[in-house]
Amino acid sequence: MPIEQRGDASVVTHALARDELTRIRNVETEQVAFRKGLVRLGRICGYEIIDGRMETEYTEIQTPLTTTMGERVKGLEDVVIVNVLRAATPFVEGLLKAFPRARQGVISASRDEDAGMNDDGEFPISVEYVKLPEITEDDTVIIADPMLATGSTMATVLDYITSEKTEPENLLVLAAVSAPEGIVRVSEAQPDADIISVAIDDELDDDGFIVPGLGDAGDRAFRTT
Ligand SMILES: O=P(O)(O)OC[C@H]1O[C@H](OP(=O)(O)OP(=O)(O)O)[C@H](O)[C@@H]1O
Ligand SMILES: O=c1cc[nH]c(=O)[nH]1
Ligand SMILES: [Mg+2]
Repeated sequence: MPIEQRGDASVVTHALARDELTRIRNVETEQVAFRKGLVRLGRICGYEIIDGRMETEYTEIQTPLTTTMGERVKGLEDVVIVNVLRAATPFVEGLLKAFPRARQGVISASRDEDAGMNDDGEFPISVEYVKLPEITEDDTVIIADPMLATGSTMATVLDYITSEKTEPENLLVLAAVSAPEGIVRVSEAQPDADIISVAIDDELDDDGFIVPGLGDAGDRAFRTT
C-alpha cells in the first residue's frame, strides 16, 4: 500500500522515503546533503503519488514479435506542481523527475517569525511573488512544501489557488513532515485537499517548529544564518 490514510492525511510509507527523511532530519546532515536528500524525497513521493493517486489505462501496442495490451498512466500531461518558496525548491526538483512534463507554479510565502504565532496558533504570512499557470478541471495539482507546521502557509497558498483558478480534478498537498495542527488547519480550510506527508510528527514547539521535525527547512537548504 504505497500511500496509507492516517486520519485527515495520508502517509507515504515507502521504506526509501522513511530512510531519506531520517537522513535529512539528522542535524549532522550538512547543506548539500540536506538539499540532495530533499530532491530524492521529492522523486520518491512523485512515484508514490503516481502509484497511489493516478489511474492507468490499457492500450494496444506492437512488440517486435506480436500485438499485445499494455498499461499507461493517465494524466501525466495534466499535472501542475506548485513550488512554495524557499524550502520546496529541492523537493520540487525531485518531483519533476517523476513528472517531467508537469507545468509549474511558484509562490513565495514566508512566515513572519518575528510576529510569532497568534492566539489561534497561526502565523502572519507574507506573499511577495505568485506565478501560477492556468489550471483545468482535468489537472492534478500538487502543492509542494516540505513542512506543514501550523498550516498558515499552506492555507494561504490554497486560498490563492482555489479563489483564482478552476477547481482541478485532484488537489494534493505534499509535505515531508507535518504536524497534527497543520493537518487539521488545512483539512478544515480546504476539505477537498488530499494531504500527503512522509511523516506525521508529534507536535509544534512554542515557536511553531515541528518536533522532532528537521529544523528550518529553508535555512538548512539555503544556509541563511
Ligand atoms: O505551516 P507553517 O506554520 O506555515 O510553517 C511551514 C512553512 O514554514 C517554512 O517556511 P518559511 O516561512 O520558514 O520560509 P522558508 O521556506 O523560505 O524558510 C516552511 O518552508 C513552510 O513553508
Ligand atoms: O519545523 C518547521 C516549521 C516550519 N518551518 C520549517 O522550516 N520547519
Ligand atoms: Mg524558513
